[in-house]
Amino acid sequence: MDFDSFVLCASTADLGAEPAAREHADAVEFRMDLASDPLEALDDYDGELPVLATNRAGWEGGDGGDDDERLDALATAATVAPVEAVDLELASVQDGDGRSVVEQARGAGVSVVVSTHDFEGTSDGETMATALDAGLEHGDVAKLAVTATDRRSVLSLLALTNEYDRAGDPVATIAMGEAGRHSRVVAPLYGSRIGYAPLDPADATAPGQFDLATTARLVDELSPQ
Ligand SMILES: O=C1C[C@@](O)(C(=O)O)C[C@@H](O)[C@@H]1O
Repeated sequence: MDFDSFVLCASTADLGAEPAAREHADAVEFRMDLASDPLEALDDYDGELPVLATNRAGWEGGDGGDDDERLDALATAATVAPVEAVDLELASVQDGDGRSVVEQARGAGVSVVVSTHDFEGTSDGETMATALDAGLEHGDVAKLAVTATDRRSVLSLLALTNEYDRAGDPVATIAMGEAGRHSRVVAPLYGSRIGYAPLDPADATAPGQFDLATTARLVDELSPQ
């Protein structure tokens, strides 16, 4: 998967929802950790949109169980044809356990998104930059999702996003939560390369998401023609 420009992902635990996502999404983010038999679902997948596979750890806001099994399943997913990118937590890469997933993905020509989530707040610029730099060291895209409690934290995230984009470094940034909601459609203007949205707001995979059709419309309306 190519992240040269913004990629809007329909985030879902159900690959059967892909036809409904086609009109608005560029890819499907398959939340393996929220699905009941994710590898079987991937084998059966015959949709048109490419898949970004995420098997989010319990310790990073997801529902992935045993870490070895979680990472093994993600490595297997990287070998299944429709999977064109995998998402791996920076902490998994740094502690070494996720390295084999990166290698497997690279061997299969699959892109790697290295992500960091902060569900508590927004760190200072330097700390956020450290996470992005580390993500870029291992992945094709470094993703940082923070929790905004006020507009200022969103501004610092957007400013950082713009710096990386101007330097040609692909990052994806998101300010989760109510105060950061607008970042989901504004960050692409500052160079964020990936957005996430559920088809139905009831199936949101993170705080503050707009539904897919709304995200697509707002991103489209805001982007320079
Ligand atoms: O990491 C991310 C970003 C996200 O947390 C969001 O805030 O939209 C949604 C998750 O599904 C995805 O894996």
